[in-house]
Amino acid sequence: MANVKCNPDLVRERAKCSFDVNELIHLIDGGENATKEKRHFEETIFSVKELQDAVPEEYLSHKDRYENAVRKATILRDVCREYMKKYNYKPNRFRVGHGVFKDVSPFLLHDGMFVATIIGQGTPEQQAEWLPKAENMQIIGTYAQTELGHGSFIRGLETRATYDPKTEEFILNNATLSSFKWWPGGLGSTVNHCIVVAQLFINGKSYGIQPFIVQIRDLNTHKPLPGVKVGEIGPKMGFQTANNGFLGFENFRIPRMNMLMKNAQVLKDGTFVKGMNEKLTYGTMVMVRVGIVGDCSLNTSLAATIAVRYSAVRHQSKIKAKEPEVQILDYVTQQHKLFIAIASSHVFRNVYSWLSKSYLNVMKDLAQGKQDHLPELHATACCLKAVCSRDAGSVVEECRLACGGHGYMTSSNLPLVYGFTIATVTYEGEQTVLLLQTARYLVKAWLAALQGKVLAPSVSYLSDWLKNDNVRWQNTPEGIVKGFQHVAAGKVKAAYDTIQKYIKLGKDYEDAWNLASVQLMKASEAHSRSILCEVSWGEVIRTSASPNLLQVLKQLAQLYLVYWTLETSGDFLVYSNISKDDIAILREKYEELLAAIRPNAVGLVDAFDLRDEILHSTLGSYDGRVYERLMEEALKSPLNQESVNASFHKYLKPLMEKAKL
Ligand SMILES: CCCCCCCC/C=C\CCCCCCCCC/C=C/C(=O)SCCNC(=O)CCNC(=O)[C@H](O)C(C)(C)COP(=O)(O)OP(=O)(O)OC[C@H]1O[C@@H](n2cnc3c(N)ncnc32)[C@H](O)[C@@H]1OP(=O)(O)O
Ligand SMILES: Cc1cc2nc3c(=O)[nH]c(=O)nc-3n(C[C@H](O)[C@H](O)[C@H](O)COP(=O)(O)OP(=O)(O)OC[C@H]3O[C@@H](n4cnc5c(N)ncnc54)[C@H](O)[C@@H]3O)c2cc1C
Repeated sequence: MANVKCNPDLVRERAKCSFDVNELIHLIDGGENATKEKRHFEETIFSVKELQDAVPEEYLSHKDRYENAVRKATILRDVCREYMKKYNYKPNRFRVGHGVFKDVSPFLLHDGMFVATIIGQGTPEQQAEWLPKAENMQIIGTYAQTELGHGSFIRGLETRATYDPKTEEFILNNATLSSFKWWPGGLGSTVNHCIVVAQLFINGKSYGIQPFIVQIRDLNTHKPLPGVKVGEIGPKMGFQTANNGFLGFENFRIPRMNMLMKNAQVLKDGTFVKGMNEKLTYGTMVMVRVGIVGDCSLNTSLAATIAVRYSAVRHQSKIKAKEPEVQILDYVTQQHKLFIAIASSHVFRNVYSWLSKSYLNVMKDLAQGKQDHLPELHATACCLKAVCSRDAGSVVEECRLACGGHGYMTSSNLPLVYGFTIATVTYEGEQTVLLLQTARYLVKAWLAALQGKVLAPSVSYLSDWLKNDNVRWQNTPEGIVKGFQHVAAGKVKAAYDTIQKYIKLGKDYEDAWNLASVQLMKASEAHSRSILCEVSWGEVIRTSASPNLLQVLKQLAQLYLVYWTLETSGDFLVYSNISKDDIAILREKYEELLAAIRPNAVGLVDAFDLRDEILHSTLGSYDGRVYERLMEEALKSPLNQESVNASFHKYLKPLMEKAKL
């Protein structure tokens, strides 16, 4: 990238960067070698001509766009397979995926959930049967759980799998419209297999939801098998190339061994054997929620790179009347909009790495029959997924708005990035629903704290706060982290007290819960924010980096702490010992941090190391040729391929002629 002829503003910005951009790239990637490998892989992918689109995707019809995505997905699969064989390298498909598809791959659910569910829910024999076929794409699958009538409340799913001991088969049925599967990615026209989550019935008795692996299309003709009704759900806000679909069964039989039986089992005679914990059936969702936190980091870095580079190139208006128009990045309001995006991406990355480790530890424990830390993992993954996805959506939209009119252009890529980022707020557990799951855990933890019990690490601050809620406020990062814990503890207590108040007024627990649920949701958000602050600050101070880089990383981490303290200052005034004077000091600190980060803004987004092919943006490319690219892309419009469009002769001319009469 270094030899590209760049916009002079960007050249100047890069020259004033106070830290070594390569050092930060290596830190993000996990070492210099990892960067080399990543770049070599990306270079390989983006030099494949067939993966490059001659015409921007947006001009294609819905059908052509899908077909083009499948074409590219198959080529990408082949190239990756060869690459992995040759270099023994496991690439991050998500980064290049954005480059190749702009939106998402029709194989997203195959990689993200189908294979993962076979691994997580299948017995060793079942894995031996299906995993090799799924991994080498002999079969292509998705994860079909959500139905027209139920997505959040999965105990309410209606798809039935009724066991027939005579034939040792399950009979799948979707008797109502609301029971039809609706949403699974790739289901529309791509996959031939599904993980179907259905209600198990044996001898008329319900045994809850279980995962089944089901072939739905013929492997040669791709026609739906008899008894299967399947199709695509149509255009959406984003995810256009994900090929989301619907599915229903009519007396469709599958062998007994197609129920994934790592947890619960159905024996030949129809005996149901309970698993260690019925919630382990939800395991794939927990894994993906963890992954989404990492995805939020990537999505935020895409938007931040585009908006910061554009803001360095774009000049508009003046700060001082007699001086030239300034780079819009010099407006402190612009820095306020954008630097939190850079900081959030780092926070999400650090927290993702921390959460992934917890996830892997819990998986190890479960393999040994220990499930003590599962509730904590579930509660933490739920609230972090909810808050990070919501933040990422807001940050991406703020970046888009920060690019003014040009941010509204599809060619900026910000609308597309927003489309797939905001989807993460809903899928894999709608945000409020997940926050309320965490609230269940917090309320239990609060009760345990009141009883003087020892709490799990992520909630131990509740006991600390009970012992001493009167800690003096300190305007230091550690003091702010403590402050976030105080806010969270105060909100958990208030929500808990509200439930108790309603119970005393004669409400039963469920109604009291519902009445207190806004407070419960906010308590859960505050808990999540306190984890984000504590973990990210902790990770930064433990980072080994050169003094210059460490200084910048600390500035970003502090910016995140101060930004969110100021954003939620009302809560701090209510639940911590912060004073108005402390808030004034923090405002000043925030302005200092914006000024300190300003000279490094371009260097910081360069360090996300997102190639132009991944950014896909007229506004965000490395060379900053913004206006040239906007014009080049506009000229690709089919309407610009003819000097006069047929509609002139057909409609406009007759209209004008009629007007003359
Ligand atoms: C540096 C950058 C790096 C970038 C790296 C990028 C890395 C990216 C990596 C991976 C990304 C992965 C992306 C993959 C692509 C994914 C595309 C996804 C497309 C979308 C797919 C989908 O949406 S699939 C469908 C998802 N559906 C849901 O999520 C449904 C949500 N609903 C539920 O989960 C449940 O209904 C709910 C939990 C809300 C309630 O369940 P219920 O059985 O009713 O339980 P409840 O009575 O409320 O509680 C009882 C009890 O059970 C506990 N519990 C609930 N769930 C769990 C669980 N999963 N584990 C453990 N325990 C659980 C709950 O806490 C209760 O406990 P108690 O309070 O009673 O003690
Ligand atoms: C882009 C995209 C891709 C998807 N891909 C897949 C896929 O591959 N496979 C799959 O199975 N599914 C998929 N889904 C479905 C997704 O998992 C669900 O849409 C999601 O879990 C939310 O469920 P819902 O649509 O039923 O929302 P609802 O539950 O109907 O939510 C509507 C409103 O009701 C509120 N609400 C619901 N329950 C409660 C409660 N208990 N307390 C308080 N408020 C509540 C919510 O907060 C929300 O405000 C996808 C969805 C999207 C958008």
